[in-house]
Parts: sequence; C-alpha cells; structure tokens
Amino acid sequence: MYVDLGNVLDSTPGLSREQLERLDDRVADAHERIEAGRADAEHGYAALNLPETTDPDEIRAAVEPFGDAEAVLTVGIGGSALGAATVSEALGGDVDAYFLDNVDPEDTTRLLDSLPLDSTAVNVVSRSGTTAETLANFLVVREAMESADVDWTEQTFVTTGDEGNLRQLAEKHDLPALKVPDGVPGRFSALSTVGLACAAIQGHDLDAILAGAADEADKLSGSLFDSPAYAYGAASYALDRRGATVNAMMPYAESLEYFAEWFAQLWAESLGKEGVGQTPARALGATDQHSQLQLYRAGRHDKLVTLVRPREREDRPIPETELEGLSYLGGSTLGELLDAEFEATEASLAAAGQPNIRVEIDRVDERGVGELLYGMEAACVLYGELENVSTFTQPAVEWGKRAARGLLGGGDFEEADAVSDKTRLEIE
Ligand SMILES: O=P(O)(O)OC[C@H]1O[C@H](O)[C@H](O)[C@@H](O)[C@@H]1O
Repeated sequence: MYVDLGNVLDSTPGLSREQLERLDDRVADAHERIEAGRADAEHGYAALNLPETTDPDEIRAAVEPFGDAEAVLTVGIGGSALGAATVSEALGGDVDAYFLDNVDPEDTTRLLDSLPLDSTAVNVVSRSGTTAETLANFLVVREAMESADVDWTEQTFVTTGDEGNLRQLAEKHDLPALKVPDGVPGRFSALSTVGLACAAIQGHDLDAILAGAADEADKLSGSLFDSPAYAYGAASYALDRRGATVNAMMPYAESLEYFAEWFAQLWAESLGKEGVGQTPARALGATDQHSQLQLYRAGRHDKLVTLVRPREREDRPIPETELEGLSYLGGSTLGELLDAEFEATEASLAAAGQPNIRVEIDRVDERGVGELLYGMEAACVLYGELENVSTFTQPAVEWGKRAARGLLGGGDFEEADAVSDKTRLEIE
C-alpha cells in the first residue's frame, strides 16, 4: 500500500511537515503500545497478528465439501459480512457470492427466489452466535431449502465462537464449523475464518491475501514516515482534530465499492466514542464526481477525501468515433479515462485547499486486497491510540440491540422503554 500525504501539507485544515514530525513522536509511543498488545494477543490488538495466526489450510478443509457449489450465500451482518463481501467483490470469481446482511423481507424473498438452492453453499457467520438478524435470516433460508426439498444440513456450515445458538446448532446437526479467532472484534476479522471462507469457496488464493497483509504488517514501525498504514491513521487523526471531521472514502474501482462500506464500519464503530470520532462517508469514483464532489470541493472545510486506486488494472480500449467532439476519447482506454478523472479530482480538491490523501495498491488482486485491509485496520488502531479511545468496543451499538430485543419479547430490557417513550411531532 502506498500513501501520499502531499495534499494535506497546504490544505485547510492541513498539516505542515513540522506538525507531522511532532506527531511522529506520538506515533512512536502508540506503536510501542500496539506492539505490546500484539505480543500479548490482547483483545483487539490480536487482529494485527492475523496474517500469522490465520490458518488457510483449516479454511480450505472446512469448505472442501462445497467444492461443486454454484453459489455461496453468506448470512451475517456487520463485521460478519462486510469483510467477506469486500474480498469477494474485489476478486470476483466463478462461484457467485451473495450476502444476506439485512432483514428486509422483500429483498430476502427476491434473493431466495433467484438462488439455485440445491447448489448453494450457505455460510452462517456470527461471532456471538446470537445476533437476531443473522439467526432470523438463517431460519428463513433453512425453511426455503426445506420447502425446495434440499437437505440444508448438507449445504450449510457455520463460522462462530465456542458458545451461542449457532455453535449449538452446528453440534446438533453435525455441520462443519469454523471458529472465529479469539480476541478479534468482528470488524477486524476480515483476514480470518470470518472473511476468508467465502473467498476460499470462490477459489481465491488465501495465502496471497495473507502475504499482502503480512507485508503491510512488516512495515509497521515507530515512524509514520516508514509505514503507509500509520501515515494514513496519524494524518486522519490529526486532520480530524483540526476540523476534518468527515472522511469520504472514494475508491476509483467498482470492485472496491464494498471496501468503502467495510471501512465505514471499521472507522465508525472503532473511533466513535465519548464525543469524538471521524465520520466515514462513502463515495465511488468516477461516478460520484458527478454528484458528491460538488460538496467535497466547494462545501465546508470539514472533510478529508481519501482517494483509493490500483496502479494497474485490466483495461479496455475506447473505440474511435466519427463524432468530432468525442475524437479525444477514441484511441484512449477506459482505464486511462478513470485515471485522468482520479487525478483531476485530486487536483481540483487540492486547488480548493480541501485535504485529500492518495492511497494506492499495485492491483486489485489477492495481495493488494490483503495490503489494503490490513493497512486500514492498522491505521484505525493507531488512530484509536492517538485519540485514546477504546477502539475495540461498541457499547452504543449494543444499546440498540437490547432495545430491539426487548421490543420483540426477547427479554426484559429497559432500553425498550425508550421506544414507547418517544416524543412525536408528526405532520400528515
Ligand atoms: O458476529 P456477530 O456477533 O453476529 O455480530 C455482528 C455485528 O453485530 C454487532 O452489532 C456489532 O456491533 C458488530 O461489530 C458486529 O460485527
């Protein structure tokens, strides 16, 4: 992963070279703390050890029974879906991948009606094994399979912890089960059993994904000037502190659209604590140049725009045309056009003094995806250290979960009372 901070030096808010150097002393301290956490495999910090601790053979063995599947359906939510979706969307593959990560009845019905159920492998993923959306969706999928005379026990495997409803289900029906790694919160689990089982079914090279991540891990050091991940994390933190409270993640590759979603969870759940945290926004280049960019260039100076792209991609020529006004396009390629748009956006933000950071990988391949995921996780952990928040918890999310559960009669939760106490001011 390559990170270019050039366009934060003269922006507003911005960071001078001296400010970056002063920040580097704090990066050194934070790095020491992170390394100590990794050495003790402390909760959360253990995620940064995944390139070494994830066993690709274990994942390949667990999915072996599904070698002939035409499709793979991941049933999970949040960190139990977004990592797998990011890897799968980035790398494509002959086996179609689908994700049930919401409980929208219309969408679920549409998906189940369109899937070849008798040749779909189903991976039910939940770290806790208790998440209502995931378990409810699984029950719906199971019933759809039974109605289609498909033996769901032959086509389902689970990825979960040692305890919980899902573990019990796997034991009862003798389903293959992968274990979620200890000490790794869901949003940091893309490089583990949680994020890689789907990729394994699609035939992707797990070793190369982990090797890309390991390369990024090797670059972590006591200086942001030696580590792209820390450069990104430290600059994002310092810019937020100076007023760039929004981080618009804008990949220039359709295959990385999910990456921006994954990043949004990582950043929001990890850093949104005690009144602080940079708000992630999602954009896609070049599409959103024709919608959101107006705001990013001419709106408040409260945003950092992160522009992500691969340095190489498979290209496609733009045919020559007889239309004179379009002659500049003919003979060029779609990739060249996309790159020109990337650079034009970057320059236009810089000219307006809006801070932006360029993040590149060589290609959107296994290695590149491993680098990007690991790099952003390490950036997030560093940001959390600098901000002094508890990066690996999500108490605010738990509140809503308890309220919803109480409403459904799943227990006596005082949070559910707040729902009936709602103040209304309804206009018809
Ligand atoms: O994997 P699960 O236990 O089902 O959790 C799935 C998701 O649910 C929660 O709401 C958490 O806030 C997320 O961090 C987590 O990734």
